[in-house]
Amino acid sequence: MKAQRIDGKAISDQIKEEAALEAQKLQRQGITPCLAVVLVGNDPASMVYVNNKKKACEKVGILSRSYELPEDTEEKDLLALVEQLNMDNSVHGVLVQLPLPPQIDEEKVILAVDPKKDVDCFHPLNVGLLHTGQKGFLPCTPAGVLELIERSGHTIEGKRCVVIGRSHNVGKPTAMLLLQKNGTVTICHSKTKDLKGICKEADILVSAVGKLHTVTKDMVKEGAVVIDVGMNRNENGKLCGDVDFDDVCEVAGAVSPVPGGVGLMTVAMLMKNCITAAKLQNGL
Ligand SMILES: Nc1nc2c(c(=O)[nH]1)N[C@@H](CN(C=O)c1ccc(C(=O)N[C@@H](CCC(=O)O)C(=O)O)cc1)CN2
Repeated sequence: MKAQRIDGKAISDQIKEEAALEAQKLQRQGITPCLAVVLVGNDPASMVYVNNKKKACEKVGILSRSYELPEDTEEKDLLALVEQLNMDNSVHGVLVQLPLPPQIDEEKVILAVDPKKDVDCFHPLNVGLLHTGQKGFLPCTPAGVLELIERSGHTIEGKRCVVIGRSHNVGKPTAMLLLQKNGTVTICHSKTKDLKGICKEADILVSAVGKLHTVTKDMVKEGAVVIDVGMNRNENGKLCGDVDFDDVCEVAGAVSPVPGGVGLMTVAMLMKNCITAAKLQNGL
C-alpha cells in the first residue's frame, strides 16, 4: 500500500485564495486588513517565517507592517510597542514572533496583546473561548492540522485520534479541535506508557513532539491518517518532521510531509485570522 501524500502547498494556496476574496470584499467596503509583525533578534528560522508571513500578506491583500527589534531589546520596550499597536485602529492583527530572547518573558508579551488583535490565538482569553467552544480565533497550526485532514478527504467524527505532544500552542489545542469535531482523542507525552500500542490504535495520528524518528511504521495502523507537525534538522541540516515519511507511507493511508505540510498551513490560517480580526473590529 502506498499512502496519499497530503499536499500542504495546494491546500494552503486554496485557503489563501479564499482569504484573498474576503480581503477584496473588505477593500470594497473601505477596509484594508492590516497585520503588524514584530520580530525581536536575528534567529534565522524566525526571520524566514516572518518573511513568509509578509509574502503571504502581500499575496492575499493584507497590509503588513514590520517591526524588527534588536536581540538585546528590553521587555518594557517590547511591551510598549505592543501597547502602541493595540491602540492603533489601523492595525487589526498583532503578532509577536516566538521564541523571544531570554530576557523577555513570553507569557507577559502574550498577555499584553489585545485579545481582539491576537491572530495567533495565544492569549488565555482566546484559549478559553476555544476550550469552551465559543466563536473566536482558531490557533493557526492546530487549525491547519484540521484543514489538512478534512480538505484531503478524511472525516474526524467517531475516529480514534492520538496527538503526541502536549504543548500549549500545538498539542493541547490540536486535541481540543479534534474533540470539537467529535473525534475520540488521546494525548500522549514523554511519560506515556506504551506509546507504540496507543498510536497503533489511531485512525488519525498527529505528531507534535519536535524530535526526529518519533513515528515509525511499526506505530501506525494500516490506512491511518498521519499528520506531522514536527520541525527538526537532520544530521545534514535538512528540514525534517517527526515522522519517518517513506517508512510510514508503506502502512498509512495518508501522510503530510515536512516541508510542504503543516508549516505552510500555519501561515495560511494566520491570513484567515487577520481577515476575521479586520471584520470583527469593523462590526462585521
Ligand atoms: N508568533 C508565532 N510564533 C511562532 C509560530 C506561530 O504560529 N506564531 N509558529 C512557529 C514558527 N512558524 C510560524 O511562525 C512557522 C514554521 C514553519 C513554517 C513553514 O512554512 N514551514 C515550511 C518550511 C519552511 C522552511 O523551509 O524552513 C514547511 O513546513 O513546508 C511557517 C511558519 C514558531 N513561532
